[in-house]
Amino acid sequence: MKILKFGGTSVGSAESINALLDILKQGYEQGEKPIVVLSAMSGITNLLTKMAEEAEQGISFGPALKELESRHFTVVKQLIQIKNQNPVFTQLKIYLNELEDLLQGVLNLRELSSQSKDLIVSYGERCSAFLVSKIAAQYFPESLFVEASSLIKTDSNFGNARVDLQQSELLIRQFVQENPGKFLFVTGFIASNVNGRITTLGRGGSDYTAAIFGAALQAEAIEIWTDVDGMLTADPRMVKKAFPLPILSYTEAMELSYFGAKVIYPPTMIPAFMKKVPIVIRNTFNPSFPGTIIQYDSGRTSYPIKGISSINAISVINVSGSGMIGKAGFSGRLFSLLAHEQINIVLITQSSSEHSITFAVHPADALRAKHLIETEFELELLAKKLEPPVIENELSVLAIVGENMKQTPGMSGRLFHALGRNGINVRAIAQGSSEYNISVIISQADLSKALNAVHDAFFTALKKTLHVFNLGTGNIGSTLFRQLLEQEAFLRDNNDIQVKVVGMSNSRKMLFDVEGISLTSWQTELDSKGETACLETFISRMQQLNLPNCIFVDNTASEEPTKHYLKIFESNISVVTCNKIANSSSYAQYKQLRDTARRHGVDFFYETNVGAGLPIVRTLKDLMTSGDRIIRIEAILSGTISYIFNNFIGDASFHDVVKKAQALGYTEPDPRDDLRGTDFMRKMLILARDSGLAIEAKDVDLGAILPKTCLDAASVEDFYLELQKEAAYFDTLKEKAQRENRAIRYIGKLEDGKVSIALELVDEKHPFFNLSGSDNVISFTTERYKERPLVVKGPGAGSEVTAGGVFADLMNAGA
Ligand SMILES: NC(=O)c1ccc[n+]([C@@H]2O[C@H](COP(=O)([O-])OP(=O)(O)OC[C@H]3O[C@@H](n4cnc5c(N)ncnc54)[C@H](O)[C@@H]3O)[C@@H](O)[C@H]2O)c1
Ligand SMILES: N[C@@H](CCO)C(=O)O
Ligand code: NA
Repeated sequence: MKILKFGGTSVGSAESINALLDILKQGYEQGEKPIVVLSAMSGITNLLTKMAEEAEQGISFGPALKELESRHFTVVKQLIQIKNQNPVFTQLKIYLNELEDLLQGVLNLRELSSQSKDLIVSYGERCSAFLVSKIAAQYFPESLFVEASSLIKTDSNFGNARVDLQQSELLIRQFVQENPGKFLFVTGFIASNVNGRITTLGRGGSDYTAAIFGAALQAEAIEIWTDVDGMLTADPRMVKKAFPLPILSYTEAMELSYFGAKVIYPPTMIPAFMKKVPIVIRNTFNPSFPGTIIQYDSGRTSYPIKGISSINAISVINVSGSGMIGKAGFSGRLFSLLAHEQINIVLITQSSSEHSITFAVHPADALRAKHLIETEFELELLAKKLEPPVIENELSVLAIVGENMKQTPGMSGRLFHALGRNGINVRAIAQGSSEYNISVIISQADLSKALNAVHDAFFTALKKTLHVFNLGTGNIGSTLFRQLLEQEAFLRDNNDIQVKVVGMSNSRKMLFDVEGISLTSWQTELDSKGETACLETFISRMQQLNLPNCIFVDNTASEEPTKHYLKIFESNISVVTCNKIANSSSYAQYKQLRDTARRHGVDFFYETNVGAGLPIVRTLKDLMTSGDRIIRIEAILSGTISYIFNNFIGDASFHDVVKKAQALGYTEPDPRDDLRGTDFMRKMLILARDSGLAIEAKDVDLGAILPKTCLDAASVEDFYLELQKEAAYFDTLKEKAQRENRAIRYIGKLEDGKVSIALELVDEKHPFFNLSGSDNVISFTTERYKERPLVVKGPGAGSEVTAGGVFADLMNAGA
């Protein structure tokens, strides 16, 4: 035997009643005749309450009564065959006339007792259960309408009556025995006292009716049919990835529903809990979905916790002072005071120093609680044994819930890692020794970010979603987008990671989409839907969205964005960049960036600042952190210049080779940055700083490649013209090299705290003689690599290798 309870939305209209009938018919074909408990049609209980309260004020209830009639009569017309309608209309009319008389009485007397209110409200369930039983009778002739008020007995606490479970269960069993083979349609919510007066069961009353029937008959299950798929892992309004839980224990369900999962009201489950009758949450409008089973034991699922609950708005009160230390009974006094005044305490923490107690209350109670404490502890406050209580507002509670946590170490670690990694400050923590709930208090502004980060940490098959804000959609930016798109499936299947580019901007346009901008059509979308670019707005939008696992990527060559890095770190967002400007301006800034990133626990990754995707920055960092010491660095770090001298042979003209290097994507957006040595200088400066030297750009001894006229060219166009004019200068250099069988190399050195870059002719014995394409090469001579240096060599410019390096940094920043 099963109990099926249908809530207001399931009996709210002809369509939903049809859905309900389909569910019953399916069971009926298999010989099932469950007991069906019904709520009032959606909205009717509120309407009845309003009518009663208004009648007491002298306000006419006529129009509302008409509305009530029409809601029910419409369903009769739609779902009952014409020939059967009359008796149904007649009974409904009887109910409505009784109701009218009652309301008229209230109106005349201008008096509404809670007893009359219960009676008035009871018509909601009586009308709906009667109506559904008559509709059902057309398919199931043994249908019987049951007014449960005669079976559930309570005290006389109208509005929220206490049930006499023993007597009620006895009456229910008797009734069912006396009506064998019947298909029962039972009113939810209503009961009666010893004198037979109608009472109601308070919040969640129809669930309670179902639970009482389930317990009385030791039902196989109680199914609560509603309009959602079950209890969810988290609040779906904030967590898009929330999903229905297959199985929960009663305790877990209590914990989760307490924090806002409004599917059932936990106290109603107690009778079922005591008899170990499982409760199943089902969706009337998605009946093939199995829903959530709430049973005695927790049951194993593939996740370490069952759900994340949250309370959006909470206030915290902190009581501290020396007067509390070692003083037994202080907290007793404090909390009985609050309990006496009906102030509900949501969470309590006290440190073992006993110097302070922090507790959370609903914001509406906070001020009252503070005043109560101030009055009660007036003497202690005067004697300065206690500090005045402090209220903090705009806070939220987030809790992870699950009975299996207690056998699983590392759960709180995972929780706090997800929060810390996203810069979410934890204000207070509570974990009961039962270990099935760990609660934290955080700022309300962080709740959505925290819920998503924690949900990712515990639930998603995907370990996480990285949210990327990308600046620069040129060579490198656009190549990165293509690589991300091509790698999407691999990342999902092998790394459990999803990368969403949620913001992008170039110097003209910017675009945002929290669901991720399509990396197939970003170009057209940016052009057609993009707003006019504004860096300030781009960054403040990123801060406001406050998304978890958020990374800012700078793929520009501009100074502007670098001015915002500090602010970005301060918002707990990591930065990945191929832009060298931030690291190569003043040493003070270089230092401040690192200090700020470290303080906020976020990453600053810039592998592509030196040698594009080649592992140079990382290698140097590993050497330094593992205690090696740099003796000497020798390097070719301009891909452009390397390419030029590798191809400036035979008949080739210098001008043409430079043009080619630019066309191949090796040069900076402005190729003069490469040929003047600025770009190389920046890289040497970054390496020198990363190896521990506090030096400035002016300290680098930068040798020139170009004659003065080219160095001074005012525009890129002029520059190319000058290169053509100076052809003879470059050809002389080329011929000298060829004559001596040597190669032209632009080589950077770092030794004894000095950095220099100079043009050299090297012979075939020199380790840098054999290079091709845009090759970079770097040789580290260190304490550990003294006899033979550690060498990294390979293509050090180009959009594929650079975007690839940015991509790898992105993955590390998201790790
Ligand atoms: N090409 C390489 O091999 C290589 C290697 C390593 C590093 N890098 C670095 O990559 C970066 C980008 O190079 P690229 O070749 O892609 O340049 P690019 O000129 O093709 O693209 C630059 C992009 O940045 C945008 N931009 C510039 N200023 C902006 C601002 N203030 N706000 C928003 N967007 C802005 C531009 O609109 C453009 O979309 C440079 O810093 C360069 O040093 C390049
Ligand atoms: N323009 C740069 C790109 C790599 O940083 C070069 O030629 O080396
Ligand atoms: Na690199």
